[in-house]
Amino acid sequence: MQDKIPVIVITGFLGSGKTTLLNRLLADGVKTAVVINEFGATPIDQDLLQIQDIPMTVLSGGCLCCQIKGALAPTLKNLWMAWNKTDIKPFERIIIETSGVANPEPILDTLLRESWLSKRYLLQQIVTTLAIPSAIAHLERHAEARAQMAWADLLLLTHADLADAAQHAELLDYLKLQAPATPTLTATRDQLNAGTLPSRTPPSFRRVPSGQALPEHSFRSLSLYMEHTPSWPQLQATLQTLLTNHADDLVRIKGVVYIPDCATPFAVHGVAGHLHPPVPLPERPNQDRRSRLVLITISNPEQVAKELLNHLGTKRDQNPIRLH
Ligand SMILES: Nc1nc2c(ncn2[C@@H]2O[C@H](COP(=O)(O)OP(=O)(O)OP(=O)(O)O)[C@@H](O)[C@H]2O)c(=O)[nH]1
Repeated sequence: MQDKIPVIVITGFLGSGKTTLLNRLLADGVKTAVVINEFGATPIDQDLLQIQDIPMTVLSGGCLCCQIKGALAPTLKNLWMAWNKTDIKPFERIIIETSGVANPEPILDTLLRESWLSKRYLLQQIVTTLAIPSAIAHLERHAEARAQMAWADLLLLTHADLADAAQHAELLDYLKLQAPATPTLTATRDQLNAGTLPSRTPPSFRRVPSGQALPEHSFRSLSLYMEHTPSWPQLQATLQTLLTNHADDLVRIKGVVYIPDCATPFAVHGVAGHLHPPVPLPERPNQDRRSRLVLITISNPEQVAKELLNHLGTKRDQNPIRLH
């Protein structure tokens, strides 16, 4: 049997910095295949990766822990076939980014207990990202966030630049009680690089997952394609209004938007009531130039969808919205 292929799993609640970490890890030059799972039906994360010419599988429209659980094993089997076919290996490791509402346990169950996979893959590290300003609220409110914390080999505390010292200390105290054996590391977006993460050797002891899913998610998503994107001030005002009006319900906005008169697309992120400044993305040849937005709500996507269209001044048939 050849060496096993190392797998890193990045998990963490919506908007806590998983894709940011993935981008930083990819920059270390190790040939990597990436598996990205997105809860929304419209994939966004793949466009946010700075490196594109890598083996990339996007599994969207549900979570790998439940709705599309069955997709992980065939994906990993296909990747192994590609890896095993030639002497020059197309990649040396796999990084799986889970959706922000995934319970990692069924994913780990597939990796560790599916015997064909466990002979060929080595689960090297499970990193859970926690955004300091919102982590405690998410951990208290969502069982998925607690499961992500519970399965972590490393808790990576992000968004330190948006938190004050008291919030940081409060989260560290909270984690000392809730996950006392798990190391924590604080790193801002700009400090993150592959060397930031401590030891990549898997722990000598791993709990065996029971393979059980949590009760069904209460999260819903809506995806919007826009043929005609409004100006940035209008879109910004719309999204910020929705984040403010639905502070308890609208947990995530992300998108790739083509703002009028700008050649390149922009990444748009809204998390925990806060709309981040748009970030320019490289132009990708042959890309569909319609703007795409995904909004994740806890309970009421129909109302959010209605308000979104009202604010944008468009009708549903002009900008089709998909709810799931
Ligand atoms: N200020 C600040 N922003 C950050 C930091 N880390 C990530 N972000 C921003 O937070 C937003 C969400 O980050 P992502 O990496 O997309 O989060 P995610 O966990 O992949 O999001 P989902 O896939 O939707 O769950 C983006 O705008 C990031 O640029 C940080 O340390 N500081």
